[in-house]
Amino acid sequence: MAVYTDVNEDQLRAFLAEYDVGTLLSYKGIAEGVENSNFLLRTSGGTYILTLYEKRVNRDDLPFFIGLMDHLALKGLSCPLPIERRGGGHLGELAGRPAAMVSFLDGAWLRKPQVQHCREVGRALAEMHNAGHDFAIRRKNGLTVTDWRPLWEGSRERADEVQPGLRDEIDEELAALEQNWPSGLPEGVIHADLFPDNVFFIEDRLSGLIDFYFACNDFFAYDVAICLNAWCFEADGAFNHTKGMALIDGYNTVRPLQPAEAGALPLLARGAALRFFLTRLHDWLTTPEGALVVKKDPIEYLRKLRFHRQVASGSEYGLRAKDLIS
Ligand SMILES: Nc1ncnc2c1ncn2[C@@H]1O[C@H](COP(=O)(O)OP(=O)(O)O)[C@@H](O)[C@H]1O
Ligand SMILES: N[C@@H](CCOP(=O)(O)O)C(=O)O
Repeated sequence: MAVYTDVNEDQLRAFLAEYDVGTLLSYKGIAEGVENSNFLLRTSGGTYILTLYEKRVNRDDLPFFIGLMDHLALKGLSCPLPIERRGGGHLGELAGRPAAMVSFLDGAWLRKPQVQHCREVGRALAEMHNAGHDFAIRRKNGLTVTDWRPLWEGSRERADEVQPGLRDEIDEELAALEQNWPSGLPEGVIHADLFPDNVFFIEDRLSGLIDFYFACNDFFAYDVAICLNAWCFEADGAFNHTKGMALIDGYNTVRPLQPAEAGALPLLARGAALRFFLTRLHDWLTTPEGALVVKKDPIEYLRKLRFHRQVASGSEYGLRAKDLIS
């Protein structure tokens, strides 16, 4: 679910009066998503998504998220365009929450992405990286290697309840990643959560990217690693080399990975798997039974992590020899 805060019609009409979007025709809560409350609005001016930012989103980060969507959309990337208020700015307040409206994107996310979709995602990711290069605001990644230990400390004592031996395995993994995490790779604005549910397609054509609420400044190749994890494993847990190759080829057509980035990919993919494992484990252990949110399985990401740990070379992800040699 993702309607944590209810909105009544009077509140909504008062909120909309601050925008040049016409009058309200209908609205309904959107069940998907986990972080914020989202509503689909129809007005005499068009169709919009209204988001009320919930507790896990830091208010100070909102100018970055909203400014970034505005920047990317104006650069021609297909992503939601924040709607400006009559008095300027994009952020308002509704039902006691910070709130903003963005344009509605057509399309739907794919439950079973195929090879050609992975290629499209790779290309769109690189386009986003290029388009973000002159975005003026910076945001540190709040879930990078230095943040994993405090997150782990919150779950560590109960980890063996989820799988026996997990505590020792993650202790070792975390120490290895902290010691070997790369530095000096090309960086810029990354999406940091470009999972299939955040990418829309119309038939086989990618129609847009959404959900920029984990976006931050970090290594571009880390974003590629997040996508390899999210797009290129099959339901049985096997890594699909053909999908990996397509995703990397699609990326390279727009922004060729440098050899240092390609060489770091196995480690970055391990780190990316650990990052999602840790947030899922935290939610798994803390979300009360009966809460209206779908808990995501941490073990899926533990399996991905184990796969990356035994990867000897980037060629196992589909990198070609020329990508790996400087
Ligand atoms: N601009 C948009 N156009 C169309 N649908 C959208 C748009 N933004 C969000 N949605 C819908 O709302 C759902 C939740 O949005 P998302 O940003 O992923 O929420 P959360 O940040 O809470 O995870 C999406 O799965 C999609 O169905
Ligand atoms: N993609 C993350 C969870 C974040 O969910 P989103 O709805 O904000 O994309 C995961 O799969 O763990």
